[in-house]
Amino acid sequence: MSTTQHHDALASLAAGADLPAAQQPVWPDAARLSSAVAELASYPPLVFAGECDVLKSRMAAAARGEAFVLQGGDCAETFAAATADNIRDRVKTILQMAAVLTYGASVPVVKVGRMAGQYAKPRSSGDETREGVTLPAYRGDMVNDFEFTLESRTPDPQRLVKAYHASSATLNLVRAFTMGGFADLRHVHDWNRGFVSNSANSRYERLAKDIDKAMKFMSACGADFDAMRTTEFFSAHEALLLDYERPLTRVDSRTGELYDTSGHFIWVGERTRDIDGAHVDFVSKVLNPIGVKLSAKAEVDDVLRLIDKVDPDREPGRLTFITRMGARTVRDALPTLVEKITGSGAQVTWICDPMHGNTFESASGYKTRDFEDVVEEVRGFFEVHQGLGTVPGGIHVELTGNDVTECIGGAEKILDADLTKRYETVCDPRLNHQQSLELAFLVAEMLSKD
Ligand SMILES: O=C[C@H](O)[C@H](O)COP(=O)(O)O
Ligand SMILES: C=C(OP(=O)(O)O)C(=O)O
Ligand SMILES: [Mn+2]
Repeated sequence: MSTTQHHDALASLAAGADLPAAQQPVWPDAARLSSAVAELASYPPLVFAGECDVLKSRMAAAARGEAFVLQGGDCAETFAAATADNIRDRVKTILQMAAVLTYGASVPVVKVGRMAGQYAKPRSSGDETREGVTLPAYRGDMVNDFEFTLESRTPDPQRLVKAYHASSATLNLVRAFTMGGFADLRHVHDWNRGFVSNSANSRYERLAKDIDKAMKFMSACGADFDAMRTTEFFSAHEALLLDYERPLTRVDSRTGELYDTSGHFIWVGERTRDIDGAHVDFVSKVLNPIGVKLSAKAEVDDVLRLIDKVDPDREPGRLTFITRMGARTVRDALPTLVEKITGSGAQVTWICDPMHGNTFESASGYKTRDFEDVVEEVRGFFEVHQGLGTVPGGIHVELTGNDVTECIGGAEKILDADLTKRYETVCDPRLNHQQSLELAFLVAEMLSKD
């Protein structure tokens, strides 16, 4: 790659810096911001461009129905919760879900953590008022602290650097777990057996027995289980804070092309997908696989323009639409969108986020979601795609490996009154370990019928 090529690639990125960017913090100190950005720019990439290309090929397979994508993790990661135990339990939950889904879908499951970079949040309101005191809203640990004091809520640019280090440590451990033997399919299968042995989960016993039989069959056929001790695992987050994403965008030495090396898959949220805004401009210039969230409000024409801008070459695996319409809306709003976009000749991967269209405030005042709604939106998503002959390519879920009480329902029958027991999220309510596995079993049933 020539110096001119390198220079041109970076210049094209800088050209977008003046575009309007929604949902950015107001940093109080420009000099401290510049020094944090320069520090980030000096650090090594977190992921390698070649890995992003591999994930793109996996996303392309999912668009064709030859793979199924599972994206999951916290709504908002926090520095304090980036501990070995938490990371292990989240990875374990995703691996357990993936094993069940692999059986249901009869295709490989592409495992993607909403991890190692999910530190910035868009908010409905720029500030928050408690008992007459108004302070800046919490925007993720990359920006400010959740504690409700002026000092904590004031954006601090050094947090961008901390987010890099927390992401680096998280990704390092995720790579160690998934490549070092923790992900061994035999362990994962044993964990899932433990899950169904709990009497609350007897509803899933049949499917679990079928999986058990399949494992025994594989073993009898001489399957090489030692080859299944490791697994591919990718990282993803919302590319929200451009002061973090831009300095981590690098020129790939192999090709001279730009990649955002903060994560393998990055997405643009429902609140920042303005076609003329800085976020869409940014993702259109990097070669990672890209996601865009779409609510029921998405207009077909806007979405078609988005495709032209982000995926002008109609490259398989490049663009994923993550639809989050709501359990009661998905059957009405999704068909036209999928039909028109498929009719335009675009080849995108469709993923269902059954969380963000189903949030409500409980009577006791907690932001929550009902497990039934989550399942119902996935069911609607499958029905719509089945009706149109298109491919439901995966699910995108806010979850944790911990036994929190943030979403109501599920086999443990979490009630509004239980939310107060272990409500630990700093943003949106997550499925706990048990609810996540239940969802996997239910989606596996839907997939096997599909
Ligand atoms: O995670 C998504 C958004 O950040 C979140 O739903 C916005 O929540 P808010 O309405 O509490 O700001
Ligand atoms: C902010 C999020 O989603 P959306 O953009 O779909 O609201 C999110 O995924 O946490
Ligand atoms: Mn969220």
